[in-house]
Amino acid sequence: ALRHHMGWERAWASPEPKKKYDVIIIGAGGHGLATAYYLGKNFGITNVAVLEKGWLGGGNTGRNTTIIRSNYLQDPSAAIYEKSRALYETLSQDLNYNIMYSPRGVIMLAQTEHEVRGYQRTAHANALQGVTTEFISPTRVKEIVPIINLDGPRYPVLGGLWQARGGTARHDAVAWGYARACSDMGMHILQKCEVTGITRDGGRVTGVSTNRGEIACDKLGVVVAGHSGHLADMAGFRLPIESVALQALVSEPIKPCMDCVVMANTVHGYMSQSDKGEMVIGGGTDGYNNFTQRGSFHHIEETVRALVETFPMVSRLKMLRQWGGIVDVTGDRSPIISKTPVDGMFINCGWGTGGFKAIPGSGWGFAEMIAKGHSPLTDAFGLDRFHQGRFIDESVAAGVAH
Ligand SMILES: Cc1cc2nc3c(=O)[nH]c(=O)nc-3n(C[C@H](O)[C@H](O)[C@H](O)COP(=O)(O)OP(=O)(O)OC[C@H]3O[C@@H](n4cnc5c(N)ncnc54)[C@H](O)[C@@H]3O)c2cc1C
Ligand SMILES: CSCC(=O)[O-]
Repeated sequence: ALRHHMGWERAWASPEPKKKYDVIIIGAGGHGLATAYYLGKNFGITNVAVLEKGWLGGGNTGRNTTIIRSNYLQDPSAAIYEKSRALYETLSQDLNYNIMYSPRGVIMLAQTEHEVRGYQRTAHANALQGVTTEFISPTRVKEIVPIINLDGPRYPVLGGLWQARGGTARHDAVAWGYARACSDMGMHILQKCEVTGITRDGGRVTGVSTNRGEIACDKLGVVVAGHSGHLADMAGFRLPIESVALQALVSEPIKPCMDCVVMANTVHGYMSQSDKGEMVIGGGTDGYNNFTQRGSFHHIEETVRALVETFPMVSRLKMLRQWGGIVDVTGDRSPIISKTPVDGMFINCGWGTGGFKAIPGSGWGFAEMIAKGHSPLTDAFGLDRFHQGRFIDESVAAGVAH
């Protein structure tokens, strides 16, 4: 009543499910919501439902450390990540929702000769791909990050791969902005609607079974990250991915001390400072497959120990909270955006530890694949690459130790 009296409206509707939609997207994370948005915006397909077992944005999209960059090595990767980074630049205007994109710059530290050569190679590849990065000296790293210790006894800083237009965004706002835009186009976002089965007629998808009843569709897009294996199993096929927890933690808020993002991949740690002043810190994935979404104490010790040589100030931080998300990791650290063995069913997964930065580009390309059967932005990431041995190896650029 107060909401109505004050003229406040909910940002998105919460309708009852219809019996049938043209397209169902399973998973109201960033990738699923962006896919629905670009189906409407780019192809006029709006008879769409996005089904979410929990609350929208409650998966990895609401649990990540928000790093955005496009400094990958392979041409297909550079294309989709740079498309995504470019869409992030104007996403607030596009959605009329402040997603707080902050192109504060991202450095991937080179702390071994291997990383020096690897990042110099990437900088040359990026120059050919139209992605603006450069390999910078230790002196330049220190100018950009004054709190850094260049002369660590184990891993001195030998340089870094710098992307000035990389940065961060507010992860919740990305999900909320896309959700509101989808709802404004008349799409149905059905939260607390868990898919428990995928129905087929011969080799073709016909709909889904959910805890809120049977819902039919002509086309189905599965975008459920760490749960992709479960959904594929419902449709009778398997995926070459492993699901594992990736953890992160934040410190108490402190005075501004770091205005870019730094990733120290050799020691398995990365850090940025949030607008509230918290140091946002992440490490490697758990060493075993699991479906947990909480933090574990040893990760605090491991990640802080990894960073303290390069950032001594970390040793004096008080940590505020920690958490985890279930990431879906492929063998070549590249996504799977693909048709499936079931006609009319498509899957978008395998983003692993690095899919937040890809949300707009992935949604753009996956929407085109669902609408037209293929997309130049995503065709290279088909499931068939694993049969063909055509890997898109991004184990260096993925950054996080897996
Ligand atoms: C700790 C951490 C830090 C990270 N840091 C970064 C970073 O700095 N930069 C970066 O680029 N990436 C980062 N990532 C990775 C990034 O968060 C993910 O790749 C990305 O958010 C995946 O988005 P998504 O929409 O595919 O998945 P999600 O946001 O996980 O959405 C999938 C949704 O599907 C729903 N679902 C699952 N099963 C069902 C079902 N049966 N029925 C209905 N709904 C279902 C889930 O509830 C979930 O909401 C990080 C991840 C973690 C966990
Ligand atoms: C969690 S790792 C962040 C990234 O991929 O840039």
